[in-house]
Amino acid sequence: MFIPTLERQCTSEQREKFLPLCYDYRIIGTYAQTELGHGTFLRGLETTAHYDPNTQEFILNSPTISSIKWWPGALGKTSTHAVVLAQLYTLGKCHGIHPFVVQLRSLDDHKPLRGITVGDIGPKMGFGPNDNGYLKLHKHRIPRTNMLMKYSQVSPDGTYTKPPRSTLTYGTMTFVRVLIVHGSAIALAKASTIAIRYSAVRRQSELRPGEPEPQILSYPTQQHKLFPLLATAYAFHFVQLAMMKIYTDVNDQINNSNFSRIQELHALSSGLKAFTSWVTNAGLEVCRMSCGGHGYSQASGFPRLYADFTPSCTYEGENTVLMLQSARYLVKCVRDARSGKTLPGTVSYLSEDVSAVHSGGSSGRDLSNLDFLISLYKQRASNQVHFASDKVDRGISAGMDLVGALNSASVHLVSAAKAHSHYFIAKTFVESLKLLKASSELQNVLHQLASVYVFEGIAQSSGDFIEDYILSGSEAKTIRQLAVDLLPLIRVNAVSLVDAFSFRDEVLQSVLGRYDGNVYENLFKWAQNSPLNKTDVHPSYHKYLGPLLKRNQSKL
Ligand SMILES: CCCCCCCC/C=C\CCCCCCCCCCCC(=O)SCCNC(=O)CCNC(=O)[C@H](O)C(C)(C)COP(=O)(O)OP(=O)(O)OC[C@H]1O[C@@H](n2cnc3c(N)ncnc32)[C@H](O)[C@@H]1OP(=O)(O)O
Ligand SMILES: Cc1cc2nc3c(=O)[nH]c(=O)nc-3n(C[C@H](O)[C@H](O)[C@H](O)COP(=O)(O)OP(=O)(O)OC[C@H]3O[C@@H](n4cnc5c(N)ncnc54)[C@H](O)[C@@H]3O)c2cc1C
Repeated sequence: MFIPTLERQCTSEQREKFLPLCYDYRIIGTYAQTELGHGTFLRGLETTAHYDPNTQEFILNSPTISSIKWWPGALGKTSTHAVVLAQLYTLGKCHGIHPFVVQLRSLDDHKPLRGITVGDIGPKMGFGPNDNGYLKLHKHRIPRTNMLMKYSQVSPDGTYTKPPRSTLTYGTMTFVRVLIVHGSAIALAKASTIAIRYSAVRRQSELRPGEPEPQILSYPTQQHKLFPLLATAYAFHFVQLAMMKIYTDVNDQINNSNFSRIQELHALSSGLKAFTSWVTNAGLEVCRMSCGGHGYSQASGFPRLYADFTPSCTYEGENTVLMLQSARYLVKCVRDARSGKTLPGTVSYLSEDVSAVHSGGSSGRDLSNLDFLISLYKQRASNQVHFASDKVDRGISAGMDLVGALNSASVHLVSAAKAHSHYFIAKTFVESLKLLKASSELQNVLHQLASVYVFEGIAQSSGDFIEDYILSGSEAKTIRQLAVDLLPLIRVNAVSLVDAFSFRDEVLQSVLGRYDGNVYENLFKWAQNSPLNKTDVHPSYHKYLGPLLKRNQSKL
């Protein structure tokens, strides 16, 4: 995050000064924003940067215990520099959060500089090799030119020039949220690869006396666990491509001082980051548990995959908070639509009158038609957004201010943002396949995946569709059965569909997911290499177990 921030927030002179040092690994940096007391509420960050016009320097300080920077990756022992987000003060006035480049350690002996107290925050659930750290600043001085001044400036005499948009400072977070959508796709693809390959190798139970034990991948329940997740990994692959395209387009506009889509990008990236990481996080556990006992072994790769992925739901914007950010924008769009404004592409459906399109229960509707079902996802999203928006309006009519009304409706707002994200993902998956240049055989297989994703998505949220009369109960049951009917068809290509992700064994890091399927021999080999097996009799025997056993044997 250090380099993307410099690339986005530096003036051209600052780029020339800092970026070559980064690209040549002459300096290593981190993004120091979160503090002990604040991670979400950025306007509440307490680190200060006071401008001293006499020396043309900023004095950075951690005024309270809660202001100590806490969590930044590689801050503890590795980074020589940091982008520090601090409250800017100049000429006696506070101008809010701004980014500053701060050198933390000497480039000669790597020791912390004067005024810098830095270290590792201690062991975590995962990311063991990453020295997430703390940083306490004590009246540490940096040159005026170390404030990243692309969007806002402080002149030598201390005069402040404000940015065209205060939220441009948040640009790196948006970029990383877009990356996390990609990270979700990759993590779920890895977990699906491990679980499906292992399920093709593992044989268990005797369905009928004398019959060979079947591959567990042949059990409908195993298929029902894994194939919707496999389809989700493909869905997330296509949605991260679409998200990155939108990000790149909007970022190009921002670089040309066109900020018209910055809110739409923030809302979409927030919703997709939260939705994909939540679904992936839960999916990793389903994949692990589908592998039985061996799934719980470090040899499976699942413990590390889960421990390293699960913070994706927290960092770069805690998921609930980001869903609320997305919903806040959707409510704003409903109002804009009601006042006749044209809505941007990803939310234009909110100005359509979808309620008249479908009414649940009418017979003869083709429930296997994906285009039709995507229109139901659209109706569900529109209904949820309008319902939540109406809640906000009623709160305001009851005398609440906007913040109070938004907070009071926040449970429904999160549901609305989830439905909006789900619609975007399902629609993108189906539309991406239409544009794909592929053989009819491949199109058929991918259509099966898109179908099971769409069907299962409705089945798992059928309450939403039934409550709003989008589907009747019997139609929801039919769609649930359509998903189950597809499972044996997907079974035929399941291993090929995970092989298509092309994870090398060295990357997958899983004995269960080995490409050659040679699991048992390699599990035994892996176990024999376990540190506890360096000696037949562990040294602890002589200290504890031996004396205990001997003492008790003498009593026999
Ligand atoms: C380089 C090539 C790579 C190749 C690809 C590699 C493949 C990828 C595979 C794997 C990658 C895995 C992922 C990468 C690794 C990830 C490591 C990350 C480590 C973690 C780093 C961090 O955690 S950094 C710290 C993150 N912290 C946060 O996110 C803080 C969250 N909080 C906030 O953003 C804000 O506090 C808030 C938005 C929640 C609240 O802000 P505020 O209090 O001001 O409230 P408002 O709601 O009133 O907001 C005011 C106004 O601002 C708008 N806004 C807010 N944020 C943004 C934004 N980001 N952009 C635009 N606009 C924003 C908001 O909508 C409001 O607007 P209104 O018009 O007033 O409504
Ligand atoms: C592995 C890891 C790496 C990290 N790397 C970095 C890094 O490199 N740089 C950096 O600056 N930070 C980093 N962070 C910090 C991370 O960005 C924050 O932890 C994250 O933004 C969440 O903020 P928080 O911890 O204050 O959670 P909180 O905001 O305190 O969340 C706690 C609970 O409060 C709820 N909540 C908070 N606000 C609201 C609200 N307005 N409405 C409703 N509910 C709310 C949340 O939903 C959540 O359930 C990292 C964190 C982790 C775990």
